[in-house]
Amino acid sequence: MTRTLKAAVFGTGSWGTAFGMVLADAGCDVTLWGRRAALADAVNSTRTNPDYLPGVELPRNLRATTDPAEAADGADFTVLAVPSQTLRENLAAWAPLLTPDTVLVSLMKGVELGSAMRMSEVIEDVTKAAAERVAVVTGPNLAREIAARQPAASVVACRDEAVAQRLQAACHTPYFRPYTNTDVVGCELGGAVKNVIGLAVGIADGMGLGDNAKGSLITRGLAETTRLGLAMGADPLTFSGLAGLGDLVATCSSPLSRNHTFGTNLGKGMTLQETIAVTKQTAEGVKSCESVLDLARRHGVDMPITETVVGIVHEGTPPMVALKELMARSAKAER
Ligand SMILES: NC(=O)C1=CN([C@@H]2O[C@H](COP(=O)(O)OP(=O)(O)OC[C@H]3O[C@@H](n4cnc5c(N)ncnc54)[C@H](O)[C@@H]3O)[C@@H](O)[C@H]2O)C=CC1
Ligand SMILES: O=C(CO)COP(=O)(O)O
Repeated sequence: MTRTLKAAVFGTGSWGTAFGMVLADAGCDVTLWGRRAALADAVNSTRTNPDYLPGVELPRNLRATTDPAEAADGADFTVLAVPSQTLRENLAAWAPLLTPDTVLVSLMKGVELGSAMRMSEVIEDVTKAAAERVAVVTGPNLAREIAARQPAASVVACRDEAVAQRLQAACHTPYFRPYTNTDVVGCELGGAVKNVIGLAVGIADGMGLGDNAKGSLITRGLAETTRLGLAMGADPLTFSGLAGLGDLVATCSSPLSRNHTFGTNLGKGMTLQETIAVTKQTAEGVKSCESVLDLARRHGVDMPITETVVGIVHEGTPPMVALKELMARSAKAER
């Protein structure tokens, strides 16, 4: 008889909890770690996460704790689902507690400010784990839809295909269909940059621009993501897959996307501070637009949409001025 696999999920926000449900539904014993005792108690006593997934009944084989050692104990998979810019500091505290040989799994879609590292690189840097033991889950996976067990495909990326296959088996359910990929760089870039393009499309929606603008931003956004990916050694085909186009379409079409909604509020004329005040959850693109632009400059890649988003979000450029500048760029061939 095969042993029941154990998973630790660090982060009791919407995606940490929803992916914990997926793992539990697939048969794993899951322990969520969260900072707040009140939320961990609510998960254990009411079998719901009232703060992040109200109304969703959690599986019986999922529990929560505020003790990172208890969560980490014996975990076959250690899943990381905290905001990207907090990962390094949190993981440094958790690293001594981790089970040797556990597979470290990033759910995060961001790039670290300052170092411009992808999340798997931060994980390797902090834990000294080999890249073959670090995996990424990404794709069109809006947490609320997954928590409602609505169907979605996903990507499980790891340099070691066998490790990706183990994780794939551990999270495959009737409603969640993961595909493996060994292009970790491309998969992570797809996830991080789509948040920036999601902001751009949200801004356009908020300004009242039409579907032609949306289609143009999605397509040219994918073009600049692919350019960056090529410069960083990614497989260009990854960007036409779930981690690229798939996630971009879901994010840019859905009111459930925090990045899209954040952009819409900016496009409607809210200030950055007002928009931050009404945003209760992590919109990674707001910070990662700067680290993505940093990566682009380090690699000598032109990313005009990302640059425009940085201008609007961080430099106070009015959206209408930014739009005129983007449209007035020199004419060129599509490729
Ligand atoms: N929500 C979604 O639909 C999806 C989210 N993601 C990614 O997953 C990651 C996590 O996002 P969500 O769970 O949606 O965010 P969230 O905002 O719902 O939850 C974030 C969690 O991190 C905790 N947290 C905040 N600051 C912290 C700190 N300094 N130290 C420790 N914990 C802290 C919060 O208390 C909360 O439990 C992000 O990188 C996001 O891009 C990826 C796919 C889908
Ligand atoms: O990554 C996501 C869907 O795949 C969620 O997008 P937001 O972080 O914009 O909500």
